[in-house]
Formats: sequence, C-alpha cells, structure tokens
Amino acid sequence: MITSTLIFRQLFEARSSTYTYIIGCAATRKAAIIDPVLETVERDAKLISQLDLDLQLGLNTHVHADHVTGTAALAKIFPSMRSCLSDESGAKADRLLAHREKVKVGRLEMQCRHTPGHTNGCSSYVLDSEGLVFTGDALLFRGCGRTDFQQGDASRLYDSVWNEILSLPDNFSIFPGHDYNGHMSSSVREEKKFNPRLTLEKKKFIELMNNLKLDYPKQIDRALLANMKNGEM
Ligand SMILES: N[C@@H](CCC(=O)N[C@@H](CSS)C(=O)NCC(=O)O)C(=O)O
Ligand SMILES: [Fe+2]
Repeated sequence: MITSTLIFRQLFEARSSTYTYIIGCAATRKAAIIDPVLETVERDAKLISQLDLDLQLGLNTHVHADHVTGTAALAKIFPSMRSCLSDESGAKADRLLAHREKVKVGRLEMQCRHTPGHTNGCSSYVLDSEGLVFTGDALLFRGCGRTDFQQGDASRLYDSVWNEILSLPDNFSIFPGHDYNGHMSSSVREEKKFNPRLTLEKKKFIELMNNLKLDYPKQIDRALLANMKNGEM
C-alpha cells in the first residue's frame, strides 16, 4: 500500500546492483534516502531537488562491503541531512540508532529494526503506515545476504529475518538492498513461501550459508575503509 502521504522512488546503481530509496512526506516535503551510492549522488541530489524535497536523513542499512555509501557526499549538498546507522555497527554516523528506535520523516515515521547476521550492524527500516520494509542485505528477493565476512553469522541472520522481517503482516512489501536478476521488490507472503534459503530448517540454512563459496565483492577494500567513516574518502 502506498498512500498519498508518501513520495517514493526506487533507484538503481548498476556497478554494485544496489537499490537506493527516496522516502518523502508529501505534506511537509521532508525526505530520507536509504542506501545512497557515492557514484550516483549527483543523480539522486538532482531528483531530490526536482521533487522539491528537503533531505533530512541518510539511512544506511549496514556498513556496505560492495560500494561506497553516498551519505558523506550528500551531506555536502544537503547540509541539514544527518546520516544514520545501527548503534551495533561500530562505524561512524551522525546518529547511531538503537533497536526499535523511530525516526521521523515529516509526518512519516520509520522504525529501525536491528537485523544482524549478514553483518553485526545490519538494520531494516519499517514504514508501518505504508506497509513497507527496507531490508538492506538481510533479506533479498528469494535470497539473503552472505554471512562469510564482517562478523557474518548465519544463525543470527536466520533469527533476524524470521523474528523481525517475516513476522510483519503478509501484505507488507519488501524492498531489498540489491538484486542481481532484475527483481525489484517482494512481499512477506512471497518470501515466507518461496525463499529457497529461509524456508529451510535452521540447521540446513546454516550449512548452506557456510558453503556458498562466493567471490568477494570487487570494491570491498575501498568500500569498508570509507564506510567505517560514513563514506568519507
Ligand atoms: N559481485 C558483487 C558482490 C555480490 C555479493 O557478494 N553480494 C552480497 C551483497 S553486497 S555485501 C551478498 O550478500 N550476496 C548474497 C548472494 O547470495 O549472492 C560485487 O562484486 O559487488
Ligand atoms: Fe552488504
């Protein structure tokens, strides 16, 4: 459900296959951006200005390993923007958010839910009034984030996803941090039924995650270095 209070855009950065989201309050023009990417900051800033939005918050779902966050660069363009990250991340941000802490975007309210497992500092952001959840890399379309670096822990990820995301109402839409096959969103109902990893029993899930044997992201070295400092290069 997307109501007339919400201004919503989903944007894509092709090099890292990252989704960035703009959430705006139509009544007050206040806005937040979720997971901006350094390389697409100019594109995003232009759109925010064209939509006549006043950017207040730059929310990162975690310390990204595959791209440099755009939050530091955006703060130079929108000086009142404050970057936000989980208070479990160990990284720098203007606001470190606790589990279940709420942030306001005009008349909209988003809840930060800690969903560790892909990293120890992952959060999902729930926009309850609109039935939306932004899951970062905790839950992807028919998949989930890898757990083989950044204090990744398959057991924690399984519990996070089931307790904090798939416990939301079935009709909630899921907007992930990435997709590598062209999918843009999902729903709680679908992922509970069709997610090939999360529908496994926990022991099998852990076994699978511990044997994925994926290549490291190409930008991991530069990304981690910068993202521990809010994307400062
Ligand atoms: N090839 C990409 C990186 C792909 C990757 O590792 N994706 C991560 C999310 S970004 S930390 C992941 O968790 N993937 C889960 C999976 O099952 O693929 C690059 O070089 O950037
Ligand atoms: Fe990630």
